[in-house]
Amino acid sequence: MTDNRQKLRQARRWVIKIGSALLTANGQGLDQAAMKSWVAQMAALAQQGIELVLVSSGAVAEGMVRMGLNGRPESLHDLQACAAIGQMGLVQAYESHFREFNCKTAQILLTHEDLADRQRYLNARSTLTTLIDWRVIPVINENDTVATDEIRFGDNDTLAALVANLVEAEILVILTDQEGMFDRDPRYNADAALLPEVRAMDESLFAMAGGGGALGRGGMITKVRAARFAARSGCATVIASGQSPQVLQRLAMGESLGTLLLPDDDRFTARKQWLAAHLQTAGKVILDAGAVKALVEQGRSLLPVGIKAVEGQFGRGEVIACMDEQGKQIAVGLINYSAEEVEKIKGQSSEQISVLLGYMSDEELIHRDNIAFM
Ligand SMILES: Nc1ncnc2c1ncn2[C@@H]1O[C@H](COP(=O)(O)OP(=O)(O)O)[C@@H](O)[C@H]1O
Ligand SMILES: N[C@@H](CCC(=O)OP(=O)(O)O)C(=O)O
Repeated sequence: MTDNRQKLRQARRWVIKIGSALLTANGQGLDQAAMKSWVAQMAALAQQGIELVLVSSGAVAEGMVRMGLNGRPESLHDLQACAAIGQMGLVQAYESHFREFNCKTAQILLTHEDLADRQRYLNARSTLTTLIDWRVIPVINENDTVATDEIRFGDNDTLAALVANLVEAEILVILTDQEGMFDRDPRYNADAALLPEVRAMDESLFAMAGGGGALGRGGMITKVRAARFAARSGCATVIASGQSPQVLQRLAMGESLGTLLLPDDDRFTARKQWLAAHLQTAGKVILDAGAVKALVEQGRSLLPVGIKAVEGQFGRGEVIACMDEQGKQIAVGLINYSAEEVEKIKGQSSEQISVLLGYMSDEELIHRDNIAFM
């Protein structure tokens, strides 16, 4: 076992993506036996304390079967209608399979726009982290009904990577119909060789990655792109075959299955770099000495009680500067409340947030995961 595979054994938060090509048994409708096997494996992982988020395709393919269509519809509206029909079968199948293992599930439909908008990004993140904390397994797909041509992910590989960033997963597992990524498309090259471990940021991967099959959409190109996205938050990606017996269990044991695409930076460095890149902050909060100490020395979240003053206009989800009372900038962070709201709750305990604002979205102003020090 390589050191990097060994590291996967310690990964606590996983995003697992299952593609259409795999789920729908060559266009014959949902492959219930295969779904049951993945669900059994996921239930066992959850039992071991691994936090899971599932991104599953298959809505369009299942909708096509339900409507008796032989080929993927051309028109956007027909595709959207098929997705709406098929999504019912998809979540129903997951719900009933997971229920057999006493696992609760939740359906989340997302668009690219949802994650590009900071407010909605934070809302999606809060919902997902709440579900994870409650040990409920979110089952995510693209919200095909409202997604139009330009804003469609078009493939769920990208969506899965964005979700991995959103929940700060340590590993993204992309299950597909091949053993992993090969140096050429194995569908057309019998002597293609499997790549066991690569750097996600290696540009030469694009030349080796081809497009997808009839049911799947993106092929290997979107999987490489997804691994690069995931790497931005320090998340490693594994591309493996969903048909390999006990694939998830074996990956969790550190077995060298499929292709491991490694990030260049670990998750904390990546997150810090992302936040630190936001040199243009939307405003400032001035912290008292106790809050500075809690953040810097104890790695805590920033609470309203530690705020002395607010400067500038900012909205929920913007990056702001955290200053000490001497005017020195100590950190930047993604704030959960607007400047107006912080003005009302500054110096108060978190219990007062709902009293003063009439609602409470988060008990901390800036979560410790969203703080980068200077
Ligand atoms: N270098 C490569 N290695 C492995 N598979 C590749 C490669 N290039 C292209 N592919 C194709 O990608 C397909 C998987 O992607 P896709 O059809 O989109 O499935 P999914 O629905 O799982 O996303 C494989 O069946 C394979 O033919
Ligand atoms: N969201 C849609 C399409 C997603 C899609 O085709 O993705 P994939 O098969 O993973 O490349 C669906 O559920 O059918």
